Amino acid sequence: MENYSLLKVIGEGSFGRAVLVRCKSSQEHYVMKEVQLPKNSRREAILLSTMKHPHIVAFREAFEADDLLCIVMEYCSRGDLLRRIQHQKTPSSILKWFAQMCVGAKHIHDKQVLHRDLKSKVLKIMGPIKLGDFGSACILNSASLLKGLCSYICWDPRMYVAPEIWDNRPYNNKSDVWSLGCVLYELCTLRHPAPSWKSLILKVCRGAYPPLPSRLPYELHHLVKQMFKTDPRDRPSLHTILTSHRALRLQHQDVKVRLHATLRWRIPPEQQ
Ligand SMILES: Nc1ncnc2c1ncn2[C@@H]1O[C@H](COP(=O)(O)OP(=O)(O)OP(=O)(O)O)[C@@H](O)[C@H]1O
Repeated sequence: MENYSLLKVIGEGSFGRAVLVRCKSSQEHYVMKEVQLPKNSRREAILLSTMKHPHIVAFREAFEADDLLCIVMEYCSRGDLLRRIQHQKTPSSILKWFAQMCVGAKHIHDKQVLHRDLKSKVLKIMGPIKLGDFGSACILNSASLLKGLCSYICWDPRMYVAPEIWDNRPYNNKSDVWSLGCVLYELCTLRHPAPSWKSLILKVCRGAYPPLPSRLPYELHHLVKQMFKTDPRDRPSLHTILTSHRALRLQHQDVKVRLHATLRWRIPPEQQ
């Protein structure tokens, strides 16, 4: 704690507050999330520390002080997608942002982790989109069957939860795909697909949602339709989404090239 100067509280979450801090030695800004112990486990810090990716908020360190778990992470100075979603985007910028969030989420799925709380608020902006807030994430263990809202910790009023969870059926990485479908829908229409709980459960979760504006390209209509498949087995994985659409494929390749360049830069030449 003594390595950082506390600058201001930038928000309060259900598990504690988020504070903007400055590192005394480097003078760089970070966000320190203070999580009440033992209310929340150390899972968020552990999972975040294993994720190193250009589209995931970077972990710096975690430590315990005064019954609090302090998680220090990259400061995403441009806020979150929820705030930026107010303004209409062009189809190409929608696809660009969407590809970035899919690339970040695919990285965590490749590590057998489910985010379980994907929504426009956890998508931070730092130039590129970065996935944050791993407080509800869990490891997808093939031996265990994840099922129902009780084990699905997230309970978000903006309703990004997939139909299989409402129906108390087993869920997996495809439930994160549904949530990202909701974010894509919001980017396209500037509103959530369901105006109320009733319409979410009786309509959207049964495959009926207000159509996207006809001026948007077929690609976006098709993506939303696929991601809102009510049976998770019919819903594409993030790998399929990123490889079967040209615009998304290009973004995916671009991230891989940048990631490779960063790694090459970090690894001493004699070890490359
Ligand atoms: N790395 C970050 N960079 C910039 N702002 C952040 C960062 N992490 C969190 N914030 C902001 O701090 C506030 C609190 O975030 P936090 O993750 O603690 O809770 P929350 O997402 O608001 O709520 P909950 O965890 O209950 O869903 C939010 O406004 C969030 O956008």
